[in-house]
Amino acid sequence: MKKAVILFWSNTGNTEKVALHMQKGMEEGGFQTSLLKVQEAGDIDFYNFDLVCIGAPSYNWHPPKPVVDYLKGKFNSYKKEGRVKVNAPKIPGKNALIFCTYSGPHTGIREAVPAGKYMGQFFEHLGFTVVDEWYILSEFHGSEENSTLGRMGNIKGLPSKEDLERIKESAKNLVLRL
Ligand SMILES: Cc1cc2nc3c(=O)[nH]c(=O)nc-3n(C[C@H](O)[C@H](O)[C@H](O)COP(=O)(O)O)c2cc1C
Repeated sequence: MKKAVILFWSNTGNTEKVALHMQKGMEEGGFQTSLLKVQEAGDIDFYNFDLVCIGAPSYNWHPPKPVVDYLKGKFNSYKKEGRVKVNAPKIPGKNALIFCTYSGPHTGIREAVPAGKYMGQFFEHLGFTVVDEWYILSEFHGSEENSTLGRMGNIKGLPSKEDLERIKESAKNLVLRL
């Protein structure tokens, strides 16, 4: 059975909801999945999985510090083991999926794309193929202004039930083709 790990960091629950629906979809698609908070991921080996998913909110168009620290730590230990190679040759069957929730008050999705690209680069350097990046518009919990008056308009209640259902279906379809 193919295996996926879904790593995520979430402070107000948006990214966690997305991660949970991804897991449901991937299980429906026949993958064995583990869902882990970044802070509880410990020493998992990315190379033990066919698909590594990592998700985080955008904080000032970056991943939050605990996510950056985690990825840097993993990267440095793989580097010491000689697994980071010039040219970053792709390792067949090793895939990564990046997901990032954001509220886009100022510049829309461009608030999130740099965070997603940044996370993806770690996997590219480790020889993984980044199969996709998902950006999910989400309520800015705790900020009425950012949830109603920003560039994306009223984003309260997002991701919606329908958004989460779509995420589940997309996750299922993604693993079915891996
Ligand atoms: C400190 C902080 C900084 C944020 N910076 C941004 C940002 O630069 N751009 C953006 O679109 N959303 C920003 N947000 C909104 C979050 O990315 C968004 O609400 C996200 O879905 C929260 O995820 P979570 O519920 O999983 O913690 C920020 C939120 C916080 C708390």
